[in-house]
Amino acid sequence: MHTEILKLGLEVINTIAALKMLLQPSKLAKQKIALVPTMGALHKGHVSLIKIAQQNADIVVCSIFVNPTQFTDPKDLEKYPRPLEHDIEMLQEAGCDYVFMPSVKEMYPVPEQWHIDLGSAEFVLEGEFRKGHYQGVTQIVKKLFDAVDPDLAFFGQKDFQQVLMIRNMVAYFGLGLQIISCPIIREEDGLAMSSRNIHLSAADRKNALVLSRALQYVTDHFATDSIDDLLDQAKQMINATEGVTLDYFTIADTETLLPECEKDSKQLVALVAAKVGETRLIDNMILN
Ligand SMILES: Nc1ncnc2c1ncn2[C@@H]1O[C@H](COP(=O)(O)OP(=O)(O)OP(=O)(O)O)[C@@H](O)[C@H]1O
Ligand SMILES: CC(C)(CO)[C@@H](O)C(=O)[O-]
Ligand code: BAL
Repeated sequence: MHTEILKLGLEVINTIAALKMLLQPSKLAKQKIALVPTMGALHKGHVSLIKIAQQNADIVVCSIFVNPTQFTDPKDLEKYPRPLEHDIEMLQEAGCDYVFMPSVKEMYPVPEQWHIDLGSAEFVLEGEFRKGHYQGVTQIVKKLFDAVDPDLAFFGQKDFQQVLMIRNMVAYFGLGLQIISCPIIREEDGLAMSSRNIHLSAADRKNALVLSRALQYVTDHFATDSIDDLLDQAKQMINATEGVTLDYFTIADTETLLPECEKDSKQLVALVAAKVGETRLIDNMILN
């Protein structure tokens, strides 16, 4: 048995064959199919993606798959949260149509090589600190696109560089689907929601706030202060916070992700990554 219909209509699917079979009538009826790829441990950020997908498509498929090929730290993979029952309840409540939860064997039946040209932005920021990460991300997202054949796919702006890399992968293969970037959902105090927040101790949780505060400082002072001053101030705020180790804080061009020293007509984004206690978090804000 590869599918299970649960109350409130959510259907849980574990194989690509079952998924294709179930989606076939929708495809024949020319319904718009949306995919929301996730690694589970769902929170309100994920639910917001499902809701935006529902507004833009007839059928919404959410995938939950903790993809081994994008993890560069085996401990990070091992401790990645997997609260499956909670996730299914959240998807039922959100009115999602299908959840695709394949095994590793289903997605990677045989060992395979994957390397595609994602452009120079692959190697900066997350790509520098998690070498090979975006090869793994694009490898699994291409497999998910092949399995679902969606008209649209929804991703969070929280993983800013990821959206760019996925757009580059779509261009590389000439895929005819739309990639939609959705706003970052935050806790009331500003912390970006993230599955990894669950690992934060009470002290880490308080210290983690400096990331969104530093980004907000840069946003609030962007019109008046120089980029150098903004970066100095933001880095000082973060470095002065106990238990927080900065990987990067940068103001970059939204297209190339290269650092920018001047404010000109380009769109700029402030991006941060830091370890808070043992937990590595990322966040960003678009500046103009
Ligand atoms: N706070 C958020 N607001 C909006 N979208 C989000 C948020 N957090 C994650 N997403 C998006 O949800 C999708 C699935 O992400 P994922 O399952 O890795 O969750 P996550 O919270 O980013 O976990 P992680 O701890 O791995 O960063 C991605 O497109 C991601 O950008
Ligand atoms: C897009 C994704 C589901 C691919 O594994 C993952 O990188 C994520 O959750 O952002
Ligand atoms: N949302 C990003 C997935 C990862 O950290 O691997």
